[in-house]
Amino acid sequence: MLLHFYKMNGAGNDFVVVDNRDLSLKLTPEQIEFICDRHRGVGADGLLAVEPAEHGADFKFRYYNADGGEAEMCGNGARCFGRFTSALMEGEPDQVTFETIAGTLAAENVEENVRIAMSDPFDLVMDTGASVDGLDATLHSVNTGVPHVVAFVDDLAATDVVRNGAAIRYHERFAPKGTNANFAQVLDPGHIAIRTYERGVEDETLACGTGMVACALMHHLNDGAPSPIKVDVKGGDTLEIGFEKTGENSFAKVTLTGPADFVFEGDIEL
Ligand SMILES: N[C@H](CCC[C@H](N)C(=O)O)C(=O)O
Repeated sequence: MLLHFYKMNGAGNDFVVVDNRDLSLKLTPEQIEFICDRHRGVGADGLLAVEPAEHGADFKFRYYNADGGEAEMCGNGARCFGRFTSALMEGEPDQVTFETIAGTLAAENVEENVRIAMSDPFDLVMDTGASVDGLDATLHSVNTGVPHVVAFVDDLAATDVVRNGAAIRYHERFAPKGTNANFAQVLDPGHIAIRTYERGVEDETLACGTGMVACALMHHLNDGAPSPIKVDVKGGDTLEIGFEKTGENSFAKVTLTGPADFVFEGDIEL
């Protein structure tokens, strides 16, 4: 079977996008893993599928990690999805809505960037009590559409993200679903740098949108930094996180703003 795909890049987090509005595609986890394989397939951190909406939004958003497993949400993927689906619509509207497992989201084209109105974070824990040998940091956790752990470190460049990230991702405290693992360094009040080990990629990625949100919210709770917070990512981009505080450890109106670029399109034999 020949599959037509589009390749997109969200701040270095890269995705294969397929238009499945007619629901003719029934990709298996093995096929998705092959498509995302950087040596044998197209190569990507994950796959986005456009499907018809079921509850009144413009589209339905499906996200699959590079290992072929479906995840609830993907922040960088949501920006790319918004950019891609806007181009599918009559008049290329600046706003698009789509249903995800984590809730119905809105994407808005903002000059060269895309802003996502994220689902409300939940299950926020300032100190999980978990620890990793050799990592001197408190492990915070929050679900920003997918589960995240956040550890603040003094030297991000010197942090072994793969070793420590895998230890957190597979830690019994976060079993059975596991978690993404983020390491953050405060550069200035309201400006952090982060690196992320992603569940389902099982490696460090160049950016993680839901991870940026998790780190920004923890920076606010730790240091009082007001909205918006700037986040530098491994791939070199700086993105912006907005939020409103609704309680001691609760937030709403969370936004993620950053790039979402079309790279190329092609066909792959499955
Ligand atoms: N790997 C994540 C999903 C993608 C998250 C990330 N790519 C983002 O931009 O939010 C998980 O399995 O929870």
